[in-house]
Amino acid sequence: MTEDKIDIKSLNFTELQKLLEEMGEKKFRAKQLYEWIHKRLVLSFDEMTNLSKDMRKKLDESCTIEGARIIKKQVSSDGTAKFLMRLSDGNTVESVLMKYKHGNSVCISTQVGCRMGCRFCASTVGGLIRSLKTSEMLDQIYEIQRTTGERVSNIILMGIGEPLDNYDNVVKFIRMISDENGLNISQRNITLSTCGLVDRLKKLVDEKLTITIAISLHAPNDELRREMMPIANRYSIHEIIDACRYYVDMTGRRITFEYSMVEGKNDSRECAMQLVELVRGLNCHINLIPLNPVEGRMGQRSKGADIQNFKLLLEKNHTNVTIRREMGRDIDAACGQLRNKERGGNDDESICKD
Ligand SMILES: C[S@@+](CC[C@H](N)C(=O)[O-])C[C@H]1O[C@@H](n2cnc3c(N)ncnc32)[C@H](O)[C@@H]1O
Ligand code: SF4
Repeated sequence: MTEDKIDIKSLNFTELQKLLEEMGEKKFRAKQLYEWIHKRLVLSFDEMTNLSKDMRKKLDESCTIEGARIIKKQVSSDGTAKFLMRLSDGNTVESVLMKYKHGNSVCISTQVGCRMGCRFCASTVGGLIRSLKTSEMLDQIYEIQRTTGERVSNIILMGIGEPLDNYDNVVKFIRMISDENGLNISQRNITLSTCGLVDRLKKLVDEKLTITIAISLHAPNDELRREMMPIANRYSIHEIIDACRYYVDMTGRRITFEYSMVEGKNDSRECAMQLVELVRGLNCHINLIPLNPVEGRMGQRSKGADIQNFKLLLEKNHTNVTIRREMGRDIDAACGQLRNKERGGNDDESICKD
């Protein structure tokens, strides 16, 4: 993105009004401009035909509307499409379009890389390069909607990166994508997945958003979690569960726990029973995810029978549980794999070693 120009797509409605005032333009133009950018999804100021030529010229000189552009697309036999998006500085991220009967979901990235270092994850190979701007998150949705013609109704913040490590831009993204002057996607249809940054999680609850929170738990005790996720050295499972209780109490909404099943690691009967005890009394749902093994990263996927037995044990003990339906298994399924392939899979030492 051109550094000296204003990143106009990252400005919310109020900020856009202020910008126009500063440019000597009428405030009411903000609605027109916001709609061109966030509803009609145009790629240039030239296309904004109800704005004067003079105003378009001024905007073009001082602002940029650039964002993410699709450079590669993989389509699975089940219709799931994975996109490699190029950002204006040449970095790349991944986004995925999944088609369901109830509508289209898009999974977006929130950072270029990730510094959390989870041992099984492809997104953290190479560490964190940078966080995404609000415009770059919006543009993943806009670009998919624009190029496929499919209307997006659900958003999942579960692509490359840790959303709560890019807190301000992510919260702004959620508010802007649900703005009635833009795509107006209901916050109830947005899910944010986090490895569990407890302080940020509590702060997020206080934002009074109506999104769904998913916690990447993956282990029922601290010892095992520390083996799988370095962040577990900073926050204990009990601190996470306390933050989840706060979330449920404050919002009345159910929380989701993601549990990636790794053969011989976290798929035992004992783990299932510990998990039951951990979440007892909490309004929650557990999503069992068969691991997508990543070359050079930790673990193999649990056997189908072990996943079923784990699920049965949870059910018998009155715990809400499902096995996540796998979408796009025949393409580079684990998040971050496509990007790694593209960049040659270089490892980096800047990741979290807590
Ligand atoms: C890529 S992360 C992004 C969101 C956030 N950073 C988090 O960890 O929740 C999304 C989800 O994918 C899971 N995941 C990462 N690598 C995986 C793999 N190889 N197989 C299955 N799930 C994986 C994560 O644990 C997390 O639940
Ligand atoms: S699972 Fe999430 S937090 Fe962990 S390394 Fe991957 S993207 Fe980062």
